[in-house]
Amino acid sequence: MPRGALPEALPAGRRAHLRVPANSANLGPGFDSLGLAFDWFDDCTLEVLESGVEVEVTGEGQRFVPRDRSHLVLRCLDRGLAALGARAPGVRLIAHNTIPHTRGLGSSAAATVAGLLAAWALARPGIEPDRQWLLTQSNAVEGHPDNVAAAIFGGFVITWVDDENEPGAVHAAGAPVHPDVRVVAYVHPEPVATRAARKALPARVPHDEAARNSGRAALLTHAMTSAPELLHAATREWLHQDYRADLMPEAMGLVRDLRRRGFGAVISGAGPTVLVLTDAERAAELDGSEAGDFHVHRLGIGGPAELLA
Ligand SMILES: Nc1ncnc2c1ncn2[C@@H]1O[C@H](COP(=O)(O)OP(=O)(O)O)[C@@H](O)[C@H]1O
Ligand SMILES: N[C@@H](CCOP(=O)(O)O)C(=O)O
Repeated sequence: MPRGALPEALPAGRRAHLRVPANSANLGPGFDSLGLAFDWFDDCTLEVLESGVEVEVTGEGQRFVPRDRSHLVLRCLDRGLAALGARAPGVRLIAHNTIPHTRGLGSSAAATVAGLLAAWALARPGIEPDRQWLLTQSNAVEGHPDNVAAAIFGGFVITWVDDENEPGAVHAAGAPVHPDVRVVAYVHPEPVATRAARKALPARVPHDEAARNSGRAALLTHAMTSAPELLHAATREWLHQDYRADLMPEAMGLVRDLRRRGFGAVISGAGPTVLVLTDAERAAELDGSEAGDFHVHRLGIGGPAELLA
């Protein structure tokens, strides 16, 4: 938009209906860089109104999320519209949420991507969403690209942030998941806020641990795409889980038990959900008796955030 130009007020009645997948960040050694999308979606419809704000929420978070423009989806809608030189004088949001909040399954990334994708659809109707634009905008909101990239592109993603020629520019590359990879999520009943979990991390880590971690992150890309039998070794990490263990003792207990049994168990995102990445044969051994208070979900790999209408 030219400097000084007023944002274009969008016409009342313009609508966007979309869905965005749940996702898991880190996957063990890929702290702040690897992400995986699941076939588990939040669904939203946004409509431009002449004035006012109407928010209707069912499902996860319905008792807690704000009903005004501070709602995360609407904040991201407004941010996206401003970046595209538009504004919605009024707005209606109808959200049906199935992704649990503050469990490490990327609910905030999904909400962020939903608001930005809706902004694109409302300001650029009929034009294919620019997913690199979505990635740049949503990374600026979330502060790390792993979850948002999985939500935007679907599948397994490897992200990085340039620090050389274009410092701060965020990128993502997708890699095909081997068809034998199986995912089991153990969702803990209690929340852990990502913001609190990030505060538990140290500013520096020992060089030998960073070196070991980078080897496993490289192995994980190979295991996910070509060699699921290596997922146990490939999910070992040194950068975040132990530092956060006091915030999620039961989840770390389950990770350790499952790892002793040879499963690729990790904390999903900032926790406290536990994720097992394994192959089809070993997944059959997980009969739920290991789950305790956790809710077990067998998940397929999910596609990208998409406009439904
Ligand atoms: N669908 C949603 N609608 C509105 N706010 C949401 C939604 N999903 C997440 N949030 C906000 O994000 C917070 C959870 O974010 P975070 O701590 O990063 O956990 P998560 O691992 O679930 O992303 C919620 O407490 C809520 O404030
Ligand atoms: N890399 C981030 C991922 C946070 O994911 P979330 O789903 O828990 O928000 C971190 O580990 O802090």
